Amino acid sequence: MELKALILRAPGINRDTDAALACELAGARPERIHVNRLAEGSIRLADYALLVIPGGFSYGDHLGAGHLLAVDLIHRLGEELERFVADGRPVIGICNGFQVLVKAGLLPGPPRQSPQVTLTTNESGQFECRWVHLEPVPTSRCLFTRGIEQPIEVPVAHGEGRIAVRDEATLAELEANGLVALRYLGEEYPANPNGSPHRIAGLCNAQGNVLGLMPHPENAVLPHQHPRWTREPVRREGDGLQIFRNAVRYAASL
Ligand SMILES: NC(=O)CC[C@H](N)C(=O)O
Repeated sequence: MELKALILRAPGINRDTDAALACELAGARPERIHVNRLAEGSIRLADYALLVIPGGFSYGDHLGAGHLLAVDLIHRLGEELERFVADGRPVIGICNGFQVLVKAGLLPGPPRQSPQVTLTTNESGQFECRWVHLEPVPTSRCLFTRGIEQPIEVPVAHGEGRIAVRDEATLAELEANGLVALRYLGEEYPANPNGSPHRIAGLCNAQGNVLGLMPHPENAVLPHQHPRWTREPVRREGDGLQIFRNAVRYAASL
C-alpha cells in the first residue's frame, strides 16, 4: 500500500511543492494540507505515515523564524503531534520547519520547560543562499541519514540558521546522545553558512524519528537541480533524495 506523507502548509510556507515532489520520488503519496484543516479536525495526522514541515517564512518570521507556527502547532495540535512522534513515525522539518520543531520543543526533545537549544540569526547577519556540503554523523540515532556514507551536496537559504545552546554542557549532551545528525563540511564561513557550533546542520530526537535541518534536501532530488549538472559526470539523482527514501522505507517498516 502506498504511504501517505502529510506536507504541512501554513501562511508563508513556500517549499511545500518541492517537499511533495521529494516524497513522491521517494515512493510516498504526498498531500499538502493546511494547518487549519488539521486543527479543525477534518484531516487527521494519525492517518499519515510521514510528516514534513517544509521551509519558508511562516507567519512572516515574526517574533523569530518558526516561532508563531510552533506556538500554533503546540496549542492546536500538540497532543496529536506528540502521539505521532511517540509512535515512532518519521517527522522531518526543513529550514523553517526545523525552526518550528526546535521552537515547539520537539527538537532536540523531549519537550522541556526551559529550552536549551534554539536557532538564531546567522553569524554573518545576513540571509545565506548557496550550495553546501554536509556530512552525516555516523554515530547519530537519526533514521533519515542511515546508510549515507559520503558527504552530500544540497542548498541552504536562511537568515536564522545558527544553533545557539544554553551552555557547553548542552552541546556535549547533544553530541554524547547522538542527536547531531548532520554537519557542514567545514568549520569556517561560507562552508558553515551560519556559524553553528560544532558545524551542526541538523539535529534529531533521541528516538531518531524526528529530524530537523537547515539545508534543503528537497531541492536536491533531481540531477539538473545541481548547479554544475552540465559540467560534471551525469548524476542519477540529487543527493537529498536519500533522506526521503530512508524516511519512506522506515515508515513502511512500522
Ligand atoms: N528557507 C527557509 O525556510 C528560510 C527560513 C527562515 N525564514 C529564515 O530565513 O531563516
